Amino acid sequence: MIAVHFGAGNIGLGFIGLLLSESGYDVKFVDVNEERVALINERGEYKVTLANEAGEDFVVKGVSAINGRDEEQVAKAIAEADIVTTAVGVGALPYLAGSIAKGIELRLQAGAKPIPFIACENAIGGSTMLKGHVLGKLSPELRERAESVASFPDAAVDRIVPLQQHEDPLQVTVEPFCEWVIDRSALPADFPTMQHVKYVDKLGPYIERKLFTVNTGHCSAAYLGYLQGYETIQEAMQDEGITAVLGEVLGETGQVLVRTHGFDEAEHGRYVEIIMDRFRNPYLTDEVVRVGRSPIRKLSANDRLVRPLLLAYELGIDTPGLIKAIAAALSFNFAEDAEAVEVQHGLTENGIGKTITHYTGIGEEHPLHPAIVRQYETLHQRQEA
Ligand SMILES: NC(=O)c1ccc[n+]([C@@H]2O[C@H](COP(=O)([O-])OP(=O)(O)OC[C@H]3O[C@@H](n4cnc5c(N)ncnc54)[C@H](O)[C@@H]3O)[C@@H](O)[C@H]2O)c1
Ligand SMILES: O=P(O)(O)OC[C@@H](O)[C@@H](O)[C@H](O)[C@H](O)CO
Repeated sequence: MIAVHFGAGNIGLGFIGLLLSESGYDVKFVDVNEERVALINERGEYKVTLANEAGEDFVVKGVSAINGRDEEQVAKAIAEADIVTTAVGVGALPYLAGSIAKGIELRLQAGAKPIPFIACENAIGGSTMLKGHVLGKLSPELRERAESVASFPDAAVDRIVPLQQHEDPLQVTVEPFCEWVIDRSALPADFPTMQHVKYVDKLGPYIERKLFTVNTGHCSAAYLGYLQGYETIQEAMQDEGITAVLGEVLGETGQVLVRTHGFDEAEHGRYVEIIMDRFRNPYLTDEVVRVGRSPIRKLSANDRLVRPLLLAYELGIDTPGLIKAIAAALSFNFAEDAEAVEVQHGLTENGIGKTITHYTGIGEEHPLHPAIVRQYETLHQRQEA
């Protein structure tokens, strides 16, 4: 069986590639990093190390790679694949659409069986977004027939994989925990079950639980930690002021999740505790600037900060913690992050009120808007003092 996986980065190598290989797939990575592609082809294997006391190693064998800019080769690989997955970042999904559409066209010509295309990104409806980009590249006639060879099940993926510090550019250290949840209703009939994957009939509750707990908590620790001058999540988690805000934030998103999806409160409390322990993992060095990366994406209306904030508002839940996290996100002035630079420019040019509306979609008339402005101003008065 052949898997084509877009993105030979941290999650691609350290999570999805590893699990696909354990389920019997030969993994063909597609990446735009030419050096990485060449090295994977030269070696045909790479090492994954667990971030725990034992530090166990897994060697993933039988791997190869294709340059993502070679659309013809990528399409040919897709024509022969049994599954296609991605972990490139949600913003890069449009750039995969051309070669995927060509691969679908080849499958249609060959009368090939249907296969799933699964976006393993941190977003609600990632595969559905990919589907939209791909269908946009097909003619109306092919678009109608595409469903006979391709389906796009949404998924939630969870494993903390920090920026790597190994001499070997292909070695990845990953946390031991991992969770890959796939919407089974969109899988082709008789699709072989993969090891370590949880199949569900409705993905909504799982992706929201993951995004609004792991990722909301993670970016809150990152933005608050950055403001305090910490370099890693592990350092930020030692700060009682930060963990107190994290407690507020995850209490608020927890109430939203319990009330919206009916999760058991006590069980959700245990889920949160496990996540806090994962953030503290002393065998990981996870930089706050990685976790806080792309603040425009993280501040957008459907993502980990604003969506739970607005859901909480509708449910009448107070959100002092989420408001602190959003004010900290707006203050993330890391000069090497293009989105952070853009937000800071917006603040200088247009002021806090308009900047909030521009990036979060929360209008000045919304009762939460002045609360975010006040929190942002308090934060900056405190910093200047
Ligand atoms: N690292 C984590 O802890 C983690 C956990 C769960 C989910 N995710 C999600 O997984 C995705 C990838 O994150 P990551 O941490 O592995 O990032 P990464 O930067 O380590 O890897 C992304 C890879 O995609 C490649 N890429 C970018 N554009 C491409 C294109 N057009 N075609 C082919 N390859 C392309 C890059 O060269 C890079 O190798 C993101 O959506 C992220 O939110 C990350
Ligand atoms: O990948 P992002 O930028 O959406 O979020 C940064 C981290 O929170 C994220 O990568 C986590 O490590 C991961 O989602 C854990 O499963």
